[in-house]
Amino acid sequence: MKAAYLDCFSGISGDMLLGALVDAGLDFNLLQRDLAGLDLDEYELYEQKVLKQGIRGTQIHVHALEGHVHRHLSDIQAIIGRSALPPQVKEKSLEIFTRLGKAEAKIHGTDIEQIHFHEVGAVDAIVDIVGAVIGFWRLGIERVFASPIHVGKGFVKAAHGLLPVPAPATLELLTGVPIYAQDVEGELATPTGAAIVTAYCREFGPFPKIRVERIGYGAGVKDLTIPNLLRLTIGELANEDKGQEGIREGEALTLEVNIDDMNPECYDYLFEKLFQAGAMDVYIQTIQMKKNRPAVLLTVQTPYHKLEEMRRILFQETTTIGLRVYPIKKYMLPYELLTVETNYGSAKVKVAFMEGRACTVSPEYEDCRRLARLTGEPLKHIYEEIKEKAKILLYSTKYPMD
Ligand SMILES: O=C([S-])c1cc(C(=O)S)c[n+]([C@@H]2O[C@H](COP(=O)(O)O)[C@@H](O)[C@H]2O)c1
Ligand code: NI
Repeated sequence: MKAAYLDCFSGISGDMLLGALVDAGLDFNLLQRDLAGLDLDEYELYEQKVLKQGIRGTQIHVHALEGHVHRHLSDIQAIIGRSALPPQVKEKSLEIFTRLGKAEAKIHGTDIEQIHFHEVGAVDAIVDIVGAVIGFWRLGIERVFASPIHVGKGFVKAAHGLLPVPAPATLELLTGVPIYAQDVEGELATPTGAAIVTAYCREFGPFPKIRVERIGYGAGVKDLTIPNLLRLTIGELANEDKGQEGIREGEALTLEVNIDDMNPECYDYLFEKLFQAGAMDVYIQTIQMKKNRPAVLLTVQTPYHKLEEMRRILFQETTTIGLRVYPIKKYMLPYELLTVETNYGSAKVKVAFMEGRACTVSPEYEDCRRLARLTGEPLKHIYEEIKEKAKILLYSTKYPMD
């Protein structure tokens, strides 16, 4: 599972997060193209490489051309709702705006629909929030961790006058989150940054066990006595951090095409390309189409961020001229790959867990085949032997079989 760790040693704001995502490999042009789906043309977006205490980072500037516009939550819901963004990006962006609105409403002692969002309703907050959601989606990040958050201290100038740091809405949003202040004067964590990080992250602490793949530094505007950067680390989460406590929920897409005129020899290559590009599953079923034509129903399961690639492969490598896409919800048991020693040789076994107990043990087919070829034993005997050895191994661990 792809995970991200946000190192908030200098706080977090919407533009710092956007900068960190771009610095970690989010394609800036693609981000601009995705944001163009918003039907908001009163802004310009710039990317700039800057140095903060000798560390190079990416600063994103949202230059508003619209002046100071007050928007209500319903205005923002309409902008995001009618946009050309994918449904999960819309949903997460709206969740973040609602959290922000609720926090502001509580601070001002008013109703969420009375809040006209002030600074946070301005175009830069929309770009920061929707841009960050696009970034996590495009980079395929499924789980987010963060450090305790350095919030800064002192006072900050806002529309109504001076506000204590952390700003009231920031502090409200960070309820339940470990925060701290040191000697650094100024506002390090903003309401937008706090709303985004708390919408994605439940775990605030040291680095989780991840295999580091990409690192990004997002720069803040001010020069501070510490590097004004948000550090984003992206990597594959190690097995034990997947958690053996229960069932994970996930979202994915199912792509379907009906094909009645393709050389069957091409399917093998098609499967290979789809799996190589990151498909989670690919399968075909025979169907009977109109005019009694025998045909094939090809199904591809893919993470959201791989949609464009899958679509391109399907149009390029099959004879179809159309495809169907459905969002799906997935429930997945956490699992581990164990290695067991048998009389025939060593083999891997996939063990799935539920409520702290091993509930399914599946020997890896490739290993069973290898051992069957090597020893001449029937594959089914090898399969059973591996399963038995895995059960014995599990009895001696804290995760016994049911
Ligand atoms: O103008 C208002 S009402 C206002 C309220 C608050 C509260 O915390 S309440 C905070 N602010 C400040 O606005 C800027 C912009 O924040 P972004 O999250 O959009 O970057 C920031 O300095 C807040 O502290 C304004
Ligand atoms: Ni206000």
